[in-house]
Amino acid sequence: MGAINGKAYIERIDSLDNEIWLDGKRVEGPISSHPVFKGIIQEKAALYDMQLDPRYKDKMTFRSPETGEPIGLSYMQPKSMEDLKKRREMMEHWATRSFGMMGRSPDYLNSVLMSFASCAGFLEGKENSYPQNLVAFYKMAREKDLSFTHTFVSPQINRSQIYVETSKEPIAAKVVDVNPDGIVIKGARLLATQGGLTDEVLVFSVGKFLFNEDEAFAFSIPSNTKGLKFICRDTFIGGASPFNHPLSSRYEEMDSVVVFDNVLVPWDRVFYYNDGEVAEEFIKQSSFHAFAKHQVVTRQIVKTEFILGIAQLLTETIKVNGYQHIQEKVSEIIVGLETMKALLEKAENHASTDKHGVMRPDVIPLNTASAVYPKLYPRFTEIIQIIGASGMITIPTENAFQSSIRSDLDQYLQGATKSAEDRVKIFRLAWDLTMSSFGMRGMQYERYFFGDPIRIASILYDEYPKEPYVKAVKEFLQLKEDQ
Ligand SMILES: Cc1cc2nc3c(=O)[nH]c(=O)nc-3n(C[C@H](O)[C@H](O)[C@H](O)COP(=O)(O)OP(=O)(O)OC[C@H]3O[C@@H](n4cnc5c(N)ncnc54)[C@H](O)[C@@H]3O)c2cc1C
Repeated sequence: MGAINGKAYIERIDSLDNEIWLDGKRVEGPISSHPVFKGIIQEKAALYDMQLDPRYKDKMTFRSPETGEPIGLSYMQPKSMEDLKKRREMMEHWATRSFGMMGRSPDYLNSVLMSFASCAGFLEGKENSYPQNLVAFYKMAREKDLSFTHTFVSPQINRSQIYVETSKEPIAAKVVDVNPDGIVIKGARLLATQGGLTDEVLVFSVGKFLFNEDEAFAFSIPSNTKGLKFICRDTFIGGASPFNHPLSSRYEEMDSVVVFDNVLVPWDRVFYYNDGEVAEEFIKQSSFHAFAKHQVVTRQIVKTEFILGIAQLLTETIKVNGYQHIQEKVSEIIVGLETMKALLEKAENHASTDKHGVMRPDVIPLNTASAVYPKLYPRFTEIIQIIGASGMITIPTENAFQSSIRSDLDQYLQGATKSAEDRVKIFRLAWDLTMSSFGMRGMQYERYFFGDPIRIASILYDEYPKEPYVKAVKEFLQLKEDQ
C-alpha cells in the first residue's frame, strides 16, 4: 500500500467507528463530518496529501525496503547524517503546513514507533518481552502508513511518592489477566491527544514500577478495539468561521481520557508486559527521547516562527514597533527562536550511530530544548498579550463586518497600516493563539505534553556530564579527594 493520501486517511478513520464520547453522548456517524472533529481531520488529511503531491513526494517519502513503494519518511530509520537531515526537512514541511499548531501531526508518533523498533534488540532475551512483535508491527505500520495517538501516564489521582492504588476495581490501566489469546487490560490512562482520530493507540509506560509491575507494558491496538473508549473534554472550537476562530476552527486536536474496559491485547501486539525494569530502561536507553524530541523541536521552531510573525505584525499594525520595550519583547521571541534552532542544529551535528546502527541525534541539546520551551512559550503568550493590549479584546465578529454597523467598524477599528477588517483578522489570530480556550490549551500543551517539565529537567541534570567541570574547580582550588 505505501504512503497514503488524505482521502485514504479519512476513509479509514470513518470506517473504524471508534468509541468516542463527547458531552455525555457517543459520537455517531462519520467522524470526519462531525463539527468538533472535521477541522483537524481535514488539516491532517492535507498533510497526507502532501506525501503524494508531485511537488513534495520526493521530500516526504522514501522507497520501502520491502516493496519499493513510496512510504512516509517519518518511518525511516536514519543510517546517515543525510538521512537524519532528510527526516528533519520532511518534518519541517508538515509543521510548516500547520504552522506548528498540530502537536500530533503523524510524524510525531511514527518517529516514536520507528525509534522503538530500531532498539528492539534491547528486549532480546528479556522475560515477557517480544522484540519480534515490535519489529513486525513497525513494518506493518510503515507499509500501511498507520496513524497513532499514544498514552503513557496513569490518571492523576494521587501523585504522592508513597501512593499505592488500593481500590477494588483498577483505576490506572493494568494487566488483569494473561491468557492464551493475549493480555487483558482494565483501567484508564490519563490522556490521549487526538484519541479516537487515529488508526491505532500506542500504549507504553514511563516512570518507576516498584509496587505496580502490572502497569508496566507496551503495545499497540487499533482504536476500535472492543472495550476501548475515548472520553473527550469539552470542545475548544469557538465556531466554524475561520475569520472568528482562525486557529481553533482548524487545529483543535481534542484530548481524551482513555478507558480500557477489559481490553484484550492479542499476543502479536504485545511488546512487553509486567516488567517494571524493562519498561523503565527501554524508554531510557532506546532512542525514544532523541527521535521524539527531534520531531518536537522541529515543530516548535516552526511554531515560534509563526509567533514571531504574529508579534511583529501586531507591532506594525498599530505602529508600536518604534518603542524600545516593544523591540526588546519581540527580541525575546527572536532569542527563543534562535536558541531552539541552535539546539536542533547541535543535536544533528553531534548525532552518532548508536549500537543498533541508527544515526541518533544528540539527546542533550534536545533535552535542553525540552526543558527551556515550557518556559519560553508562556512568555511568548504574555508578550503577544502585552503588545496587543486592548486590541486583543476589541475584536468583533465576521457577522458584525457584514452588518449595518460596518461603517462604524471601518472607521473606528482601522489600524495605522491596515483596514479595520484586516486589523481585526490579525488581532483575532493573536487572541486565538494566546487568550481563547484553544490558545490556553496550547500553552498547557507546550508545558506538559511530553511530561512534567520539572522531571524532564531532572533527566537533563542526571544525564549531563558535570564531572569535568567539578574536577576543574577542584584542581583550581587544589582540593583533596572526597572522603
Ligand atoms: C494538552 C495536553 C495534551 C496531552 N497529550 C497527551 C497525550 O497525547 N498522551 C499522553 O500520554 N499524555 C498526554 N498529556 C499528559 C502529559 O503526559 C502529562 O500532563 C504530564 O506527564 C504530567 O503529568 P500530569 O498532568 O498528571 O501532572 P502531575 O504528574 O499530576 O503533576 C502535577 C504537579 O505536581 C508536580 N509533581 C507531581 N509529581 C511529582 C514528582 N514526582 N516530582 C516532582 N513534582 C511532581 C508536577 O511538577 C506538577 O506541577 C497531555 C497533557 C496536556 C496538558
